[in-house]
Amino acid sequence: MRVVRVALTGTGGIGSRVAVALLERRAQLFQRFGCDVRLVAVCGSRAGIVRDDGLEAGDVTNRGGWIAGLAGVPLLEAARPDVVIDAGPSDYVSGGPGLAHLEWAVNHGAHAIMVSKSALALHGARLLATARANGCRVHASGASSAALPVVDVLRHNLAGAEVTRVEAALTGTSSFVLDEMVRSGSTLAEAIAEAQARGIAEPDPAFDLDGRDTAAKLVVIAGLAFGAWLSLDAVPRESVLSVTDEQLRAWRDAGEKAALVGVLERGAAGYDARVELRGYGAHHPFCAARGSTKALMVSAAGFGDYTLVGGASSPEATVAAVLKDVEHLLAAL
Ligand SMILES: NC(=O)C1=CN([C@@H]2O[C@H](COP(=O)(O)OP(=O)(O)OC[C@H]3O[C@@H](n4cnc5c(N)ncnc54)[C@H](OP(=O)(O)O)[C@@H]3O)[C@@H](O)[C@H]2O)C=CC1
Ligand SMILES: N[C@@H](CC=O)C(=O)O
Repeated sequence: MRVVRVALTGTGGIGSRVAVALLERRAQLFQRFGCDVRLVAVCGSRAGIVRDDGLEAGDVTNRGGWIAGLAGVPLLEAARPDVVIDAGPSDYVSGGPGLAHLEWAVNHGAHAIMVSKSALALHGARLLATARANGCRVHASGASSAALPVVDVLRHNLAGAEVTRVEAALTGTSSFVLDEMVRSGSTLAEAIAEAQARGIAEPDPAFDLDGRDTAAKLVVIAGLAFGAWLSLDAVPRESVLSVTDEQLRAWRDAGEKAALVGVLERGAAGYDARVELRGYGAHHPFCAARGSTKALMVSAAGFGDYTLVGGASSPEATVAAVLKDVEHLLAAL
């Protein structure tokens, strides 16, 4: 029987849930794909654990058996996994710890599932070129919009189509905060606190609100779906943090849904990206999106226009998206 060895780097709010969910799905994966998907290593920032015959949920949730210093690349060297799942922090200056983890994977013939975004958003072109050269697959639902399957729709359902425009609400926290302020009259601080309590905000919620999270997701989406790796710094951004009381009142009075959306447009020279604040009237499909619910509109030559509303941000939804990536990966092995 084929054994598929999985290492998970980052065991915080998302990573620890991914580990437990993967272990719970082990029998189902065996039935569906005929292989033993074995979680052999997990780590946080400073310690980790490797076990060749497979970890159990208790090894992940109780760090008593973890070894100090066995984290990151040393953990991957010790575990030699077939698949690396990275759920560590995103850092848009250094690339985050996920950069070294993804580099290790694509240079050692391992497949990768990225939940953290910064490695791909900053260095996606180089990493994907190495992955291709070494026969490694890179999935990144968690890093691109989690439960809203944007890359899947663009890459698989619209395979070969000329996609001329993508407009999408990709950051659940900014949608949630705007909704709370416009529809419920919450203050910015109250709305942010609630998004944090729901486990959907980035450690610094300014990343969600000032458009950097949406811009990073746009870069990952354009790169994975179209092979167009845009410069993150060059994506113009509007910010929820600069919305005025007058603007909030105007959206409320007009009955509009406010959203921070990412737009990709195909021009003569390739794809352009931007992040902008928009109000959607009652008849626009995005107006139905409530709270952290995401939304996608795609225009593709020959196919026409599509709208998809759903995939609200939540830790559970992100975990479900990571397991979907696992299924896609196993189906292709
Ligand atoms: N929350 C959400 O809804 C979503 C989050 N994401 C992305 O998922 C990632 C994780 O989010 P979340 O779980 O909420 O974040 P947390 O802050 O809860 O967890 C981060 C984890 O990363 C670990 N870590 C930090 N540095 C390193 C390192 N050098 N090597 C290995 N592990 C490290 C931390 O370790 P330690 O435990 O030791 O501190 C911690 O376990 C982020 O990149 C985020 O952008 C993506 C989609 C949705
Ligand atoms: N902070 C993000 C979480 C995942 O990317 C969001 O609000 O959607």
